[in-house]
Amino acid sequence: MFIYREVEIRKADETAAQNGLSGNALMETAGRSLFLRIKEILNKNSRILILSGRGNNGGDGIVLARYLNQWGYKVDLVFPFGEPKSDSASEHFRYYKSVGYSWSTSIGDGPYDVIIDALLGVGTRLPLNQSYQDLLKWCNQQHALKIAIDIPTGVLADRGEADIAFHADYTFSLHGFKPSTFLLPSNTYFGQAESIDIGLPQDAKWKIWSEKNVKRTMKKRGSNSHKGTFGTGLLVAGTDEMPGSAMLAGLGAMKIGIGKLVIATTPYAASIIATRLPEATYLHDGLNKLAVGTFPDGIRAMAIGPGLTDEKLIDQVLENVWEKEIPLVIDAGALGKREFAPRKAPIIITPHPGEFSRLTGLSVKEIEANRLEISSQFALQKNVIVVLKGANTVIAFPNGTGFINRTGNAALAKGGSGDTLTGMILGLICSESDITSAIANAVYLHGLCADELVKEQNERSIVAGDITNVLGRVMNRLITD
Ligand SMILES: NC(=O)C1=CN([C@@H]2O[C@H](COP(=O)(O)OP(=O)(O)OC[C@H]3O[C@@H](n4cnc5c(N)ncnc54)[C@H](O)[C@@H]3O)[C@@H](O)[C@H]2O)[C@H](O)CC1
Ligand SMILES: [K+]
Repeated sequence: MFIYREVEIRKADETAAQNGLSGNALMETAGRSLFLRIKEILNKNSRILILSGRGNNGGDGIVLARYLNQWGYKVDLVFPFGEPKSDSASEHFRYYKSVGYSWSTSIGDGPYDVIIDALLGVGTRLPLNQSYQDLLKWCNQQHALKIAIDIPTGVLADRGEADIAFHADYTFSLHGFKPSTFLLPSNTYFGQAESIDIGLPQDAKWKIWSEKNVKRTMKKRGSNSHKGTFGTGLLVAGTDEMPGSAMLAGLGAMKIGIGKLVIATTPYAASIIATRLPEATYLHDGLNKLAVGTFPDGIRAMAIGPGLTDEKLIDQVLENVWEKEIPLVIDAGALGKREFAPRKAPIIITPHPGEFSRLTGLSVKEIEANRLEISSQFALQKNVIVVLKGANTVIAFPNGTGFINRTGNAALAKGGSGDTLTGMILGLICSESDITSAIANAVYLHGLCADELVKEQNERSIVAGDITNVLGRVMNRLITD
C-alpha cells in the first residue's frame, strides 16, 4: 500500500497519458472502481447526493453517478459551484448528458441517506472560500452516510492542516493513500480510509508497512542456529531513579529474539532488573565505564537512552562509540540536540513528537501536520534513520524512502512503551540481517501487541510491561515459515 504526494500522482497521470492511457480513461477506471466498491455499502433505496466540483475530482463523481444511474440507484448529481471545466471531467459530463441522466447546480429537497463528496481532490488549495465552508458545514450537519472521493474536501493532499472539512465516514483514495491520511488534524476527517486501484503501476517512496511485509521478512529460525547467530546487543539504560526503563527495553530486546544482551546500568538498577531478566548480563556503572572508553567485546548493535539523564556522560559515551561500526539506536535521554557527525554505521533515532520538536526547532503542531516530510528531510540532512513515534509512526530513511506503521492504539500512550520499543528495535537489528525491515517489524509488532492487548483489557489498564507478554503470541501468528 503506497502513499503518493500530489506531485507523484500528477507524474503517474502524465506518464500514463504520454504512453497512451488518457486522463479520460483513468477517470473512467476511477469512477467504475469507485462504483464497484461503494455499491457494497449502499442500499438500493437510499437517496444519494453526489456533490461534484469543477476539476477532475468532480469528474470522478460524474462517472460514479453514471454507473449508479445505470444500476438503478436513486442519485442526484449536483454541481454547486458550476459545471465542470477540466478536459476529462467535461468530456465525461458530455457523455453523461448524452445518455440522458439528470443533473443540477443546486441541491434538491432532502433528506439524503448518502452524501458523496467529489468536490475537491489533490488540486485543493486552502483556504476555502465562504461558499465552500457553508456547503461543508451543511454536509456535516446531515444525518447521512458520508463518503469522500480521494480526500475529504477541505484537507490538502500532502499536509495535515485543515479547518473546515467534509467529515467522511469513508474515504476512497485513488491509486494510493495521500500523506494527509496520516497527518493531523486532517486525519480526523477521513473516517475509514481505503485505497482504490485504478490500474496504474504502484511505485512510491513511501508505503504502509503491512502484515504482508512482516510475513515476507520475518522467518522461522534455522534449526542449526545458536545464540551467536542472533548477536549480542548493548543496552545503555536505566538509573537508580528509573530502573524500569532498562528492564522494559531489556525485555523488548530479549523477547523479540536477540541472542545475548548486555545491560549497562547502575548496580542498584541491575539488582532489580536481574530478578525479572536473569538472562541478560550486566555492566555495572555502565555509563561511567563506557564514558572512559571501556567497551564489551562482540557487540553487534547498541541502544542508548531509556531512563538516562546525565547529558555530559551520554555525550562522552556517544563520542566514544561514534567510530564503532555497529548500528546505534539513540532514544529518550540521549536525544539531546546534537549534530550527528558522519558515521559509517547506521544511526537510528526514536523521538516522540516532543523530542523531535526539540531536535528540529519546529513546534509539535507543525510536526504533526507534516510528520512524513519533516522526518524525511531530517533523515536526509543528518543521514540518520528517524522513527517518529505517535499514532501512525513514521520510519524515514536517509535515501528519501519511508514507511508508515498503522498498528497500535492509545494503550501505548503511557510511560515505558517507548523504552520497550527501543529494546525491540535493538533486538531485531541484532538478530535480523536487513536493518530496514528489522526496524519496521519492531515498530509493527510493538503496535500489534497493543492491538492484541485491547481485545482483552481496557486501554487504560494496559501498561508497557504487558507488551512483551503477548509478543510471543503475535509473532507466532505472523512467523509461519
Ligand atoms: N491518478 C489519479 O489518482 C487520478 C485521479 N483523478 C482525480 O483527479 C483529482 C485531481 O484533479 P484536479 O482537477 O487536478 O484537482 P481537483 O479536482 O482537486 O480540483 C481542482 C480545481 O479546483 C480548484 N480549487 C482548488 N482549491 C480550491 C478552493 N479552495 N476553492 C475553490 N476552488 C478550488 C482548482 O483551482 C482547480 O480548478 C484527484 O483528486 C482524483 O479525484 C482522476 O480522475 C483520475 C486519475
Ligand atoms: K473529495
